[in-house]
Amino acid sequence: MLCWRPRNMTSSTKVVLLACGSFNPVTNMHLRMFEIARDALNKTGRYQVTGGIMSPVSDGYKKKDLVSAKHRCAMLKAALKSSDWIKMDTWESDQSSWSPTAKVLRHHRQQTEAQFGHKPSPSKRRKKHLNTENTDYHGSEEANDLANTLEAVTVSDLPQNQVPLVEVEGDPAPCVKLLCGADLLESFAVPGLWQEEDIDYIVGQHGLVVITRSGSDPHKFIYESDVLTKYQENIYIVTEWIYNDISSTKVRRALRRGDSVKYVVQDTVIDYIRQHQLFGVPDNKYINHMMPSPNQDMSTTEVDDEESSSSSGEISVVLRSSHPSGHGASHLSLHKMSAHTEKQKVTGNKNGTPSRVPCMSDIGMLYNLRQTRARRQDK
Ligand SMILES: Nc1ncnc2c1ncn2[C@@H]1O[C@H](COP(=O)(O)OP(=O)(O)OP(=O)(O)O)[C@@H](O)[C@H]1O
Ligand SMILES: O=C(O)c1ccc[n+]([C@@H]2O[C@H](COP(=O)([O-])O)[C@@H](O)[C@H]2O)c1
Repeated sequence: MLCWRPRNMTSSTKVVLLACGSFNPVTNMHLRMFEIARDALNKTGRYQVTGGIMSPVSDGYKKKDLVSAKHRCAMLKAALKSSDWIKMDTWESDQSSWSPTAKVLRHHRQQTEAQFGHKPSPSKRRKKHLNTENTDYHGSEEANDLANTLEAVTVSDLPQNQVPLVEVEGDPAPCVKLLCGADLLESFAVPGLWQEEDIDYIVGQHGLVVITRSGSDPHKFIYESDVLTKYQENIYIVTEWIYNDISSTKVRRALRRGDSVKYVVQDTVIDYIRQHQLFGVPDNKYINHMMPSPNQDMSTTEVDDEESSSSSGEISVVLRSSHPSGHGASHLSLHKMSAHTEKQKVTGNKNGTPSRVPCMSDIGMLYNLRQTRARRQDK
């Protein structure tokens, strides 16, 4: 299914933007990406962005310093209180193992098509019923079941109460496009990181909206890649002129060093980090001496009672104590003992022996090193 509409067609193509990432923690730039992309696509007059989905990776990603999906999702949920059109979807983070991005895109395409209904033949045209207002619908058991069912049956086979109040014909489902920074696009060239058929599927069947990032040259990158050049009509590059190179790595570093991250991440996220003392925050004088912010609703904050652990090998022991700020009598303090020994995704090879598939950041470093060596040899 090709989503980009040829220039000579008049009505606009509806687009849902999907951003996959660690969001460890979610930064303002992750949220900005959606605003930048929506403006740029809507301005073309050819596309209408109707929704945004943020999909955090599961604990199975095992990237260095990755806090548990439970915390990353809670921070994302808190951050998204400031948006009326971007939603979090936990289908990917709920999986016990890491899911390739192509699989996540395919899942969301099925979900979106299920919401809008598969286009039936004219004789089978009819209305379907489902609560489209339910923003938690994506990823719900009901939605998953429906998506699976839709693979096997036509719309007319479905019970009346399963699907939305949407006119089946003439209202095509929005296309789901991958929204990413230019670094993610460039990681396509990292040997062994992405499956070739996945790149083909992602770019060929869905399309990319790429936000420029410091040090990247996505136009040159596409020119140098045969597969990306083949599908360049499906890649929409948005130049971000309000240059901002926030990254989660820099946020984590700042937190570790006791520096302020205010105005870099949402206040609600800072509140959560403080309450759960994530990212080495027990030592962060700045964050621990902050007054609780006015928007902080302690009664709704999720807290762990005794122990939480993630499949990434991280163990978080939670002890009850008063909040370090001294404000609010009975907050929980979290003393975290991190047992990270791994920086890499681990998968099995054909012999059943575990083999390592490094994460983007690790392999990116290796790749740069190789490139530098190759350049030296060329000289
Ligand atoms: N400042 C930025 N400009 C453009 N894209 C960004 C920016 N920060 C993150 N992204 C994009 O957001 C998506 C999610 O990325 P991810 O969660 O890995 O964020 P990150 O901040 O780069 O994380 P880390 O620093 O931990 O590697 C990716 O597509 C990434 O390219
Ligand atoms: O699908 C793949 O092969 C693939 C390979 C590398 C990275 N990704 C995805 O890219 C996203 C950003 O990764 P990272 O390492 O920068 O946090 C995250 O959602 C990963 O699942 C996906």
